[in-house]
Amino acid sequence: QEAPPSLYQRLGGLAPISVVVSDFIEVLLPDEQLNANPALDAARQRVPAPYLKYHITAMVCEVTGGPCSYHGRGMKESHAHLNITEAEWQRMLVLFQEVLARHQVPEQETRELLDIVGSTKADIVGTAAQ
Ligand code: HEM
Repeated sequence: QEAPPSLYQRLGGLAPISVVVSDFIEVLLPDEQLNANPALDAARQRVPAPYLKYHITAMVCEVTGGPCSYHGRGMKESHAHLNITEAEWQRMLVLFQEVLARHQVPEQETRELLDIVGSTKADIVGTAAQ
């Protein structure tokens, strides 16, 4: 009996995943609502977009069952200084879903990706040092 296809396989593998991640970063970094947060505005000017695309592609590839390993920092460590709010998180989700829709990612796969992203929220939102 064959194993059911992984999310990685259903998304079409590394090529389409890397394109979706790239497009997502391209809309995330210049977003005015997010850049009203001075910590985010500073970070996007300091951190190279290709670096973020590389790490996030590797992470998505790994957690969806693909042949990659993520070697970046933890989510808490890499986002705490950004002071990301609930409203900014919601904005990110809107941008993410727009990119998935533009690439015609089906409903089931969209749901699974949103669950994966959602599982990181507690480490990313409201984790700034008091
Ligand atoms: C509102 C939501 C988010 C915003 C605005 C955001 C923004 C950023 C920024 C600006 C950086 C660079 C920080 C620095 O090096 O100073 C970063 C790093 C990173 N983010 Fe996010 N992020 C968000 C959510 C997420 C989510 C949901 C994931 C994955 C599921 C993710 C994965 C990563 C990774 C892998 C890195 C690189 C870690 C490293 O440097 O080793 N981010 N993010």
